[in-house]
Amino acid sequence: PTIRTPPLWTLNNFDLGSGLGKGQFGRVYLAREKTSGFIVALKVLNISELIKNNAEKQLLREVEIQNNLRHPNILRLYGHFYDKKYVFLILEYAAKGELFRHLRKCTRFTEKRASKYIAQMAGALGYIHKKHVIHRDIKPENLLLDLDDQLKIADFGWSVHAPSQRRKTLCGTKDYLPPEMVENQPHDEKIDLWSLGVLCYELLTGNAPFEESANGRDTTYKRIAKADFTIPDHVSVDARDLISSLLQRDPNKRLPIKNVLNHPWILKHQKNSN
Ligand SMILES: Nc1ncnc(NCCc2cnc(NC(=O)Nc3cccc(C(F)(F)F)c3)s2)c1Br
Repeated sequence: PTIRTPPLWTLNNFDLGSGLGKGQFGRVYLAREKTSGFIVALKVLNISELIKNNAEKQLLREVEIQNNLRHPNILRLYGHFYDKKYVFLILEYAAKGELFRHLRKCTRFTEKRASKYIAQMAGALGYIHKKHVIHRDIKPENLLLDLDDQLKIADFGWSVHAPSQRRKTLCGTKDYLPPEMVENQPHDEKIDLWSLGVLCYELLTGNAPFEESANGRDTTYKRIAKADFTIPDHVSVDARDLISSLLQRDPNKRLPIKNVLNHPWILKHQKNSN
């Protein structure tokens, strides 16, 4: 078989479109590959910034991890290239942008919509955990939506902050940290189960369960460490049960991913449920 050597991309291969968002290290643009007309998102990272934050290894890890992930709910990283000043990530374009903006616009999602996204998240997390990859940064800013409203987990590197409606805390909110990370304990893929619980809570209520309220960050840490949260009355009994079984202090007590996928709250909202 002929070994397909990937093309060496340069910026000249692309027509650049509008800006899609900007991050700590650079901006994201809509782009079209000239010969195929294929639409992508191009993330432009400033090399001197990366070096200043000695993030080169992390970027290599992201590219390596993404190279062997193929899942409908994981945003593809097709390749990367660089010039003197920038590294360019060639990414799958998610036409409906950040889940976070849609959530802010309608305050909170219906249980049916939230359960669809949580089921897609659980499918993607089950897939990456089987490959012993931990995302560690599950939060609405890192979740994108494609044209068919399919959720795409993005950014196995750093978070991208949209220009507007940024969360109160800059660069990576503490809201999603599990107790073992707040207490600097060793952690494994079960941290993503905790974050899935936080995400489920936030999609259904519009706020994170341990939201950094007025009295500052350390109370958030204390509340996370004690798994101290209350669920508003409008949340259904099934959703309440799923959230509580994920937001368990002890990682070994958290509902495993396969049980999330067959949880009553997930099954009852499946469209063509038999
Ligand atoms: N509508 C859209 N459709 C597609 N994409 C969109 N936004 C980009 C989402 C991303 C996917 N992957 C990413 N990866 C990184 O940013 N990595 C990154 C960044 C800085 C430093 C580093 C490191 F060097 F520290 F690792 C690694 S951002 C949008 Br809006």
